Amino acid sequence: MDPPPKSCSIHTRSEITTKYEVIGRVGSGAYADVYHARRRSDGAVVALKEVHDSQSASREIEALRVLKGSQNVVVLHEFFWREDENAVLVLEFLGTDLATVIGEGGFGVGEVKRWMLQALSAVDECHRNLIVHRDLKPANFLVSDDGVLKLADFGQARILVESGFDAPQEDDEVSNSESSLQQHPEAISQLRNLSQTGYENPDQRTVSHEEYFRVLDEMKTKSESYDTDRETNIHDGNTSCLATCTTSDIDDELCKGSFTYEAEEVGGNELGCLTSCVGTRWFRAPELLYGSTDYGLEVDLWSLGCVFAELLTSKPLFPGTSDVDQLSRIVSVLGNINEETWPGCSKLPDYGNISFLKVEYPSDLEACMPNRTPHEVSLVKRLVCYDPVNRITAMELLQDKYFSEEPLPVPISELRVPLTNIGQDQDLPGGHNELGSDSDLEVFGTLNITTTDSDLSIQIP
Ligand SMILES: Nc1ncnc2c1ncn2[C@@H]1O[C@H](COP(=O)(O)OP(=O)(O)OP(=O)(O)O)[C@@H](O)[C@H]1O
Repeated sequence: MDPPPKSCSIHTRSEITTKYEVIGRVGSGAYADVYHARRRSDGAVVALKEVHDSQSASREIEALRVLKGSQNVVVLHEFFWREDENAVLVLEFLGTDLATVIGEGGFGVGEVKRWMLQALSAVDECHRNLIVHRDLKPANFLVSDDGVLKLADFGQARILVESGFDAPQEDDEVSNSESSLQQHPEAISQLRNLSQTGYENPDQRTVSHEEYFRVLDEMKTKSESYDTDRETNIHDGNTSCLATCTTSDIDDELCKGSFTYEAEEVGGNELGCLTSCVGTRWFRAPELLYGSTDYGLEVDLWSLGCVFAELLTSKPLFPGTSDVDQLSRIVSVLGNINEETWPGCSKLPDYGNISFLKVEYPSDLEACMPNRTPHEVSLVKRLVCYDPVNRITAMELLQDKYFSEEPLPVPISELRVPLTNIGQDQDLPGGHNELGSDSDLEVFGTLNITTTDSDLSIQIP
């Protein structure tokens, strides 16, 4: 895959700099550079996300427009996107993320519960709108200074039904006025109704796991666009995910023999299937690791289980060093993957290519979370399980008595959030480069960025 093109156009695009004062860069990901900025009209602090990949930008914009108004999803204020330019998303600014919060460690149970509830609510919002995020991990749950958690980084997200997404046209400069979305109304309203029933009647809930997935299955069948995405403008692109592994890649004796694991991205051909090469490895569901291109919202539920485990232990649950090592770690804890433990697994594209020595005594999730209660471990188990249909939904988990029994979740205002000075002070020349970046800007070293109301200059030492 070619490296994504980079530019520093954000500093020179007058449509942006007349409205926003760029203060410094706060971070970079595979496809984006994110800057801290201030809206000139009212001084509001925002994040400007310059996305170097148009597919990733389309996905993020579309998902955030659908999720507008969701309490635990980052707010997209507006975006700029002209032909031949990178998309620049104007997002609400959040000073830290759950990975940093977890790094501080030492939570009480009430704090763990409040973080979990917020993460669940974010994922539930996505899933009720049939949006699969596909890259859930602690670093993508951003956190405001006052403890509100917001899911971000929707660059890999997909909407699993026809969305009617209108890609920006030539010469379009679009702000987020009214979305032209025409969602699949039937599916969305069915899921919303189910979900509301669940919220309103926690004790006599009529919504079962089976029912939720029955509706999803119906929609999968009904919607021609599901999985193959034939009708949308969004495709997985022609990237390829190729992992060639031999036993030398891993030092785990579970993995036998020498083999090649290839999970080809098929989005580049006309099939437009989902790609298995999504998400950050440690949080990647086993069906993805086995190359599935026919998966659903459940991949997020696996990732969520890994995030919960990390919240409970302050350690990553499966920190694999390669895709095969990742699977091998999972197998050593959960046991062998076969038709008995996961009906249908043998049909996964790479099932025959990757095999492990039989694990007689899997260590089980209890061993990974030694100081946690059986109830806490059971919650993780209900998410981190092989067969995707057995994974509990976010909606169901929100109703679990874990969250309504003592010790109760602490109020958001009592959550301890690591101090950040981003978003409060500032004129920080060069921004917060300690977060790491591969941006072209970095080759120039520290930048001195000077702005006035009408001008912006970048001095390269
Ligand atoms: N709204 C925001 N407020 C503050 N910081 C943000 C915001 N959005 C993103 N960031 C920071 O910018 C960095 C890169 O953002 P992001 O992860 O969204 O980019 P990406 O290229 O899509 O990432 P990835 O490589 O994980 O796909 C992250 O470190 C994140 O903490």
